[in-house]
Amino acid sequence: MFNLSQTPSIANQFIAELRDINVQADRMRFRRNLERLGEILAYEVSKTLAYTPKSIATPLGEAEVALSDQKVVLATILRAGLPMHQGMLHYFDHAESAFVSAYRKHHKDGSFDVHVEYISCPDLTGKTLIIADPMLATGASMSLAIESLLEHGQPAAIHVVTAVAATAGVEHLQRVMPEAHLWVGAVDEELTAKSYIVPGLGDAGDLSYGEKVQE
Ligand SMILES: O=P(O)(O)OC[C@H]1O[C@H](OP(=O)(O)OP(=O)(O)O)[C@H](O)[C@@H]1O
Ligand SMILES: O=c1cc[nH]c(=O)[nH]1
Ligand SMILES: [Mg+2]
Repeated sequence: MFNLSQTPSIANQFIAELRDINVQADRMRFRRNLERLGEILAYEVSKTLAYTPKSIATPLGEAEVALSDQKVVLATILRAGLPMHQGMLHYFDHAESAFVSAYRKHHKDGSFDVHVEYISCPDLTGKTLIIADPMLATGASMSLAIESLLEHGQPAAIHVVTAVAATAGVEHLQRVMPEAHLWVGAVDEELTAKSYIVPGLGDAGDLSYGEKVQE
């Protein structure tokens, strides 16, 4: 697992602002900070792709540059995943995109099930699949989303990118999807009884787009 916070960098500022109760209510800044983490983690994941030397014609000669031909599919989970997905698209600008709706359906007793009702996905065969979602709490949404995506072909590699992961979510994903590479902004130890990450940052979907009416 790659943990961005293990090496202090400007990314810590973005993660701090996402978490900070006095800053996170600024919805545009919250989405932009998720986008920025998407950009940074896209760059980190890009180091794992295969590169071959290519000759580039400049006005004054030929420059040799190592470039990647690897086909990338950027997937995300609606709705909180959209800003990180956009950040990743800023770097993988030729990538195809896949969208999955995995959401928590809450019951009156406080429990919830995760439902996948919508998926839009290109053929994944032989491609690099990078799936972004800011929160990996129990890991149920991510593992269900990946299961649904894998019905569209076997990718060459799977990368899971998240801003804040709970230890429980990391362990769940490593157990059910050991082939997936995990890239996180930070790891927190605890989950509440309602499976929110502690200290975490709250509800990433609501902070990005506003509170939704519980169905
Ligand atoms: O690891 P888990 O326990 O499954 O929780 C993580 C999920 O919860 C959030 O989405 P949410 O269900 O709140 O939907 P939203 O994007 O519409 O807010 C988050 O974006 C993940 O998809
Ligand atoms: O802490 C959490 C857990 C799940 N989803 C969120 O948005 N936040
Ligand atoms: Mg939410």
